Amino acid sequence: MAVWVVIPAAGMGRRMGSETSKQFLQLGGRPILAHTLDLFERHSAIDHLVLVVPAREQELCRQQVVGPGGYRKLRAMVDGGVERQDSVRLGLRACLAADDDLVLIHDGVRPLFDAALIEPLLAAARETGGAIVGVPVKDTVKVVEDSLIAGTPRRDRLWLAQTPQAFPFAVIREAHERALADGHVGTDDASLVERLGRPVAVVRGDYRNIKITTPEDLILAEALLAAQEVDR
Ligand SMILES: Nc1ccn([C@@H]2O[C@H](COP(=O)(O)OP(=O)(O)OP(=O)(O)O)[C@@H](O)[C@H]2O)c(=O)n1
Ligand SMILES: C[C@](O)(CO)[C@H](O)COP(=O)(O)O
Repeated sequence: MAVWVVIPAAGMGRRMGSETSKQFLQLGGRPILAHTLDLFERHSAIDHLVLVVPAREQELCRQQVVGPGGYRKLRAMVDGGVERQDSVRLGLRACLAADDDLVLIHDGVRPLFDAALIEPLLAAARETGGAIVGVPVKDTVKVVEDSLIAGTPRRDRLWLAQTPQAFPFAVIREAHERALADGHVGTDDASLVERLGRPVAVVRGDYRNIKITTPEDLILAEALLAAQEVDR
């Protein structure tokens, strides 16, 4: 059974507000996306990588990310779609995977994921039929309507979904193709599997696995990366 990784990195980074898409911005002197690819290229449990990038930035990606590193496991680099979900689906279609191969889906802009969680995540995905990395919510969450609090959900059951999210290939392919057919758009891959009535496990992750979304996330990521280097 092989393990594939699909890396959606085809977003525009509107909330970052930079000219270059944020996955190509520098973190510790290298593109964010190169850090993310390294995590999986270096891990012995991973066999194949599929990268999804904006059509207009394929050449930039080849020159600045893929070219210098020369990723041995990279099987395909495909154009992304309008939404993250479209990009993941296009990445899945490029996987030459068997039905029971596992596929990890990981945001290109989460370069600080702790790769030690890959094995427990794969084990949970094999056992349950799907698993994601997540962390318990630390703040109190409010439901707000028209600037008024409409509810305060109990925090003890609330978790933040991160990536990677791992599934057997047949399951995640069906979940994505069904969502497309139904015109359903979800904000993560697990939610598409959940709507098929299938169980998805959560493996407790790490608060440092941030999604670099806004300019202050980049400052935080630089600090977290520097701390990682001191730890080594
Ligand atoms: N059409 C899209 C949108 C997002 N992504 C990827 O999905 C991940 C998470 O998305 P997000 O952080 O929201 O990135 P952007 O869509 O780029 O950001 P924004 O919403 O601010 O434009 C990123 O690696 C991003 O490149 C993608 O592959 N294709
Ligand atoms: C998949 C994800 O990273 C889990 O937290 C997140 O849902 C992506 O959301 P975005 O709004 O597309 O960044």
